[in-house]
Amino acid sequence: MSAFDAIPTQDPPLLDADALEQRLRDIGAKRYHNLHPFHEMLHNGQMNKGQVQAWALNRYYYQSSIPIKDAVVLSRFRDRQTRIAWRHRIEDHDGNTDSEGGIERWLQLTTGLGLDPAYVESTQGILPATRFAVDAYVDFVGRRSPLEAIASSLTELFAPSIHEQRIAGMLEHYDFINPGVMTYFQRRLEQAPRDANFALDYVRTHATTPAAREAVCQALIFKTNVLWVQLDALYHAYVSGFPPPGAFRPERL
Ligand SMILES: O=C(O)c1cc(C(=O)O)c2c(n1)C(=O)C(=O)c1cc(C(=O)O)[nH]c1-2
Repeated sequence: MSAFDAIPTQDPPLLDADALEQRLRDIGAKRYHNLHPFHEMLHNGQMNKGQVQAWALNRYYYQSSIPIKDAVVLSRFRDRQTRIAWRHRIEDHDGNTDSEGGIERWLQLTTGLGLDPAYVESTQGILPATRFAVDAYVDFVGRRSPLEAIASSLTELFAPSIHEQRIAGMLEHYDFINPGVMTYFQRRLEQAPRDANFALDYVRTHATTPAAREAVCQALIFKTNVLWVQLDALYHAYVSGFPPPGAFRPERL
């Protein structure tokens, strides 16, 4: 038996990568915010217009922070190829001089819901918890390893099904929602799978030690918490009816 016979024919990192992917999918199945009662109510037509306004207003802060977050992610990579692969995310949200991006599409939604765009863009009426959670996400990608920064975007693996559910559910149940104001989600149906697959391939390839794979899973758990606590805060304020001082107050609460 030569020394070469001892080399396994199956590539172990591939097996580890498959196991990692399975763990990530399990985390999503148990912790993604599609499971939150606020989303169930939103998608099943159980909210009034004021509650939908509150959701869209708060979610604007998340949307408008995503390109800032992605600029921080870019800044973590000396490797030009990774920057090239990541940078379209900024344009997807910010748009360009001659094309609209996701933030403008989100403002079409909030305007369609009757909110003044200047008020939405000011972010004055958002819940403190929204700001804390979203800022924590931006902070995370700046301070943790580049691998964890990429891994924290992996919630997008689970986004397309929630977007489909939301488009269908909100169009069916709310007379104040029409296809024109839902274009944001329609576009994400193409963008999110492409972005999520890049991030998944990246962590499969680069998380080559048990510690790195654990860090990837913890980054995804962190991000599911970022999403979940935003809905907890919305529920407390606008379903239970305890909006904190300074927060948006719909006419019909
Ligand atoms: O509607 C949703 O439930 C949802 C969730 C997520 C997510 O899982 O983080 C994103 C989005 N939408 C989204 O529209 C989006 O652009 C986005 C970017 C990112 C990210 O972490 O970089 N997540 C998400």
